[in-house]
Amino acid sequence: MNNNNIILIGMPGSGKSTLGVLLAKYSGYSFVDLDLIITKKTGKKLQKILDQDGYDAFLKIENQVGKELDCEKTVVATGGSMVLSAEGMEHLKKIGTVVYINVPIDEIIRRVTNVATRGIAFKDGETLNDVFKERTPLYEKYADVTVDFENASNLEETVDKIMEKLNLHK
Ligand SMILES: Nc1ncnc2c1ncn2[C@@H]1O[C@H](COP(=O)(O)OP(=O)(O)OP(=O)(O)O)[C@@H](O)[C@H]1O
Ligand SMILES: O=C(O)C1=C[C@@H](O)[C@@H](O)[C@H](O)C1
Ligand SMILES: [Mg+2]
Repeated sequence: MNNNNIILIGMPGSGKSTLGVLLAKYSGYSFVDLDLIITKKTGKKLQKILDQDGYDAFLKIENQVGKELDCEKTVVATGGSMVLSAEGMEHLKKIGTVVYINVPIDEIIRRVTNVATRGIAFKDGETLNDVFKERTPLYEKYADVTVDFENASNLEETVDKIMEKLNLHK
């Protein structure tokens, strides 16, 4: 049932939203950011959902948004915690090619300067390092394609690398 979608997964700060919109632009695809669907659906910022309703409630909403997504020829930027929802990921894998944007944790830490307000689904006391260790096996499990990035790089060159890997240069 692959609807010719590109599903971007990866750590917070790996570039799913930033690269995703450029990837859509250069490949003629549409673009959707699941975080924006969550905020629209709830009327709340991501961090507010986590603060007010809690971790489990956030993941439940994210799972539902992932399960309900209906699109084609679209680049989908998921939230960093999407891989924690098996049902949502099962559906996303059915409707598209899952691309893991693999960025080293030290680069993630350098980029993510708004840890407390970004809406990262931390369990009590967790750090970005803990999240990286917990999720990396899940990113690898769900990935159809993995694109490795060593550190900060030119956005266009990064998008070009993803397009090469997905054979989108036509
Ligand atoms: N290839 C790159 N090189 C350098 N900086 C980058 C690159 N990709 C993204 N960034 C920067 O990293 C930060 C996070 O990017 P972005 O918001 O796209 O991450 P994300 O994967 O969508 O995170 P989240 O899961 O939290 O939504 C932004 O400041 C962005 O400009
Ligand atoms: O990695 C995470 O747990 C998340 C990061 C946020 O930016 C959002 O993508 C979402 O709230 C979850
Ligand atoms: Mg994002």
